Amino acid sequence: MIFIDNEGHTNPKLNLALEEYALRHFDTSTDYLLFYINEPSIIIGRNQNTLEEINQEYIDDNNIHVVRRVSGGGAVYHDLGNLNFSFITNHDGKRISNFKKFTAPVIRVLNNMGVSAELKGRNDILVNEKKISGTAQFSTGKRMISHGTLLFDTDMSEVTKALQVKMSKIESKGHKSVRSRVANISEFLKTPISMEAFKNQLLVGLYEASEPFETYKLTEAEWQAVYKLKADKYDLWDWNFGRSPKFNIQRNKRFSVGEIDLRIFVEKGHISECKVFGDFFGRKPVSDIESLLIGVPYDKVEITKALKNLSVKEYFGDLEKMEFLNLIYGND
Ligand SMILES: Nc1ncnc2c1ncn2[C@@H]1O[C@H](COP(=O)(O)OC(=O)CCCC[C@@H]2CCSS2)[C@@H](O)[C@H]1O
Repeated sequence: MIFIDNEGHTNPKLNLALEEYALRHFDTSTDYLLFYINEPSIIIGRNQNTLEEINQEYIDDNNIHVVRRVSGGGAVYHDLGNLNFSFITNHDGKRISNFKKFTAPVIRVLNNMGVSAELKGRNDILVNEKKISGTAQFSTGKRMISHGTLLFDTDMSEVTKALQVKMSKIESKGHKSVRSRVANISEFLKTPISMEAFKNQLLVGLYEASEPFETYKLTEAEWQAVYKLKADKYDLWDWNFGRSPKFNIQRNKRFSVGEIDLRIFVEKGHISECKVFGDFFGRKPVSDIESLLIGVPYDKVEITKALKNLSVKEYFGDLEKMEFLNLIYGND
C-alpha cells in the first residue's frame, strides 16, 4: 500500500478531485491510502438533493463549501478537526461492499490508542454510542474507493447549524442523511494530542502489518490534471447542486395582500414547472412570472437575476419584491 501525499491541501474541491484522479489513473497493481483534511465544508452524497441537506443561509454567511462526492450516502460536515482516510484498491467484486475490511484496521488503531471504537450498522464507527466516523464507497471498473471521516476535534455546534435545513415542504427521491449523535475522538483520549500527532499515529498504525512504507508525490503534470478535474467538475454548480434528483417545493405564506401558494418543480437543478396560486387581486396574469422562471437554475442569485425587471406590485399589489423572492427561495 502506497501513501499519497496531498501536500497539505485543505480545499475540499481539490481533495475530492485528487481522490477521484487517483482512483481513475493511478497504477492498478497496487493499493493506495490517502489522508485529507478540509476547511469548513459540507460533503454531499452522490444521490442527494443538496438543498434538502444544507442550511443555505448559514452556509452563505459563513463561507462553507458545498461539494458533492462520487460515493453514495449522506451529507457530512468537515472542518480542520476532521480527518478523512481513503483506501483506493481493486474492486473486491461484491455488489454490496465490505466496509468491515476497511474500517477494521482503523478501529484497531483507535483501540490501540485506548479509544473503544466499534463498527455499528453497516458503516458507522461509534464510541459510547456516539458516531465518530461515517464511511462510504464508490467503484468504477476495476477500482474502488472506501473512505471515511474521523471526527477528531471538529466544532460540533457547526455540524448541526450547517446541516440544519429550514426549507418548508420539499419532496424528492434523493437519499436522505441519517442524523446521529456525534462525538470527537479527542474527548476519549487519556492524554491530549494534536491533529498532526493523531494523523501520524493512525498512519503508522495502519502500516504496522509489516508492509514497507512508501509515499507517492504527484508529478507536476498529474497535479495539473487534478486541477483540471476540479475546474471541470468539483468547482461547478451543475455538479454540486444541479445534479440533484428532481424535487418539488410547495410554499405558501399569508401577506397583507392575501395568501400566495407556490409550487416549483426542479429537474437537473433547473425550474421545469412553476405555478403561482393566490387570492390576491392581481392586475397582470401571474403566468408572466411563471414563464420568467422556467428554465432558470433553482439558485438565489439566478432567480433574482431572472426577475430583475419584474415589478411585483403590478401582479400582487402592495407586496415587496424581497418578500416574493424569499418565498420562492425558501427563506422564512
Ligand atoms: N464529519 C462527520 N463524521 C461523522 N459523522 C458526521 C460528520 N458530520 C456529520 N455527521 C453526522 O452523520 C450524519 C450523516 O450520516 P449518513 O450516514 O447519512 O452519511 C455519512 O455518514 C456519509 C459519510 C461519508 C464519508 C466521506 C468520506 C470522505 S468525504 S465524505 C449527519 O447528519 C451527522 O449527524
